[in-house]
Amino acid sequence: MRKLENLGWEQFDQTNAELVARVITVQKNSYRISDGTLDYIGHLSGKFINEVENPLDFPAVGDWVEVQKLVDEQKAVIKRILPRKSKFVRQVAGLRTDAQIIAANIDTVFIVNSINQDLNVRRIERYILLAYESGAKPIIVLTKKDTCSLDELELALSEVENVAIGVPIITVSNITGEGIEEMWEHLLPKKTAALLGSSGVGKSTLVNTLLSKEVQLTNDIREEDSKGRHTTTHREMFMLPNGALLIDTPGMRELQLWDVDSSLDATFEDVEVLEKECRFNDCQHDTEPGCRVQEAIEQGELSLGRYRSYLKLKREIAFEKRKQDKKLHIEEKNKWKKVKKSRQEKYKLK
Ligand SMILES: Nc1nc2c(ncn2[C@@H]2O[C@H](COP(=O)(O)OP(=O)(O)OP(=O)(O)O)[C@@H](O)[C@H]2O)c(=O)[nH]1
Ligand SMILES: [Zn+2]
Repeated sequence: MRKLENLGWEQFDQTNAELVARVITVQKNSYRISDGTLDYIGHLSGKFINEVENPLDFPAVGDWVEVQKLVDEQKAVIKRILPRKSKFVRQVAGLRTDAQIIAANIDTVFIVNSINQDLNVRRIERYILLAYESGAKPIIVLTKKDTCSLDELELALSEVENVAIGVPIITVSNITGEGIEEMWEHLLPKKTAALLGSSGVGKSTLVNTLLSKEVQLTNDIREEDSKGRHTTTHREMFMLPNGALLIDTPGMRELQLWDVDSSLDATFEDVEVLEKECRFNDCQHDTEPGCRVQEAIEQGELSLGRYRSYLKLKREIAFEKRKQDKKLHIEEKNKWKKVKKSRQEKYKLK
């Protein structure tokens, strides 16, 4: 069982550890899973497929699953997902409100952004919000330090500090190696971290930088399929030389919010405090004279951009909630329609 523990396993469930594995890559209809000794191609059991409807209840990278192993074939049947300690969920763009799970059982979320014209503090705010909601600890990583001047770096840092209250910020360069040591402080053996951020910010390069010390140690998670062939699918979960687990995620073009109501306060603690300090109970914090929020904006304590972003996110969350309620309502209605129909059919048969 030592090996399973190397993947971060802590006995939190009655499940026999012999039957437990961790999801390291998600492909279309199959999963690559590991028990710390061997890799397996995992498929969902028929029962699983029949019973599970919610996309959030399907395995994600980092999930612990109960399996039936076919050791000789290096295949496994996934029977169920063990309870998740944390999960990072985003909403899938489109007409339907559907959530997608990016990674599960993560201890630390690295929110990766590059220091250049793409740096977007509004986006960082969203990531922090989602990180708090996920149950993992957020850390901000600003990459490509080598491409900017000292002034640019300082400007970027001060902008990010304004929105990332209480969140550690690390600036790194994959080229000079600057800042990488600081990342190691947050990468602990048997703990799981995930890299999140837009495409092109340097997530995969960071994985390579962190792996490069002793790449052979990552062989634990093997690059061959069941027949020993080399596979080209890219890994999502890596074991770093010090035994930390790191999940790389595909770049997200947009980040819509999903059920993050309770985390808004944590992310915008400064704004919440000002709103509470406002002496008017029913203040819209808009144009009322003597409003504390307006005062803070005028005096430069709170930036107008941040306050607008807060209001916008609040509206967006409320909108998503209504959309969800509507969806639930329609689903409920359809369910009853079905029940009614089947009753009618029964009646007709008699
Ligand atoms: N100058 C500089 N370039 C970097 C740094 N880190 C990454 N890059 C470059 O940025 C580009 C994108 O890096 P990736 O690691 O592929 O970005 P990613 O975040 O994994 O992107 P997706 O896989 O699309 O989500 C590559 O050309 C890297 O060489 C850095 O610290 N400095
Ligand atoms: Zn006010």
